[in-house]
Amino acid sequence: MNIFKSFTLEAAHRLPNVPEGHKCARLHGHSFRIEIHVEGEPGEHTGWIMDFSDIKAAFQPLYDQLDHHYLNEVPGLENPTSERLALWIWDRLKPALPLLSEVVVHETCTSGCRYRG
Ligand SMILES: Nc1nc2c(c(=O)[nH]1)N=C([C@H](O)[C@H](O)COP(=O)(O)OP(=O)(O)OP(=O)(O)O)CN2
Ligand SMILES: [Zn+2]
Repeated sequence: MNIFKSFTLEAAHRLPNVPEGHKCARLHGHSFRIEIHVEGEPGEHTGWIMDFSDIKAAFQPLYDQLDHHYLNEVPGLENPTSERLALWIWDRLKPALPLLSEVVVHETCTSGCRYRG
């Protein structure tokens, strides 16, 4: 079974390695929506895999590094594509959240990345 918690964060970025004239080379911002998925079996007594608030607590330190920041200045996110952001979150969150099964980055309403490690 899979549970998830969604977060919205505001951040600016530009993509430094796109072809000349690409719109994403220019500084712009997104309301990124991040989904953190956890996989496991619900406990017999608790009825849950884990408390949603524990997912939130595990993600909070990363959220604080991303929300209202210029992503290109965050160490490890010099080229902040959706793919790089999903990886960045996975690498830093997995040690604190061993049941982590998927990170989904919605960069816009129509674009994003799904990473399962
Ligand atoms: N594979 C990737 N492609 C693109 C990324 C990315 O991270 N990975 N990022 C961008 C831009 O940052 C852009 O902000 C989002 O792209 P796009 O979906 O093209 O944005 P639009 O909202 O303008 O899309 P429309 O649906 O055409 O309006 C670009 N590519
Ligand atoms: Zn963008």
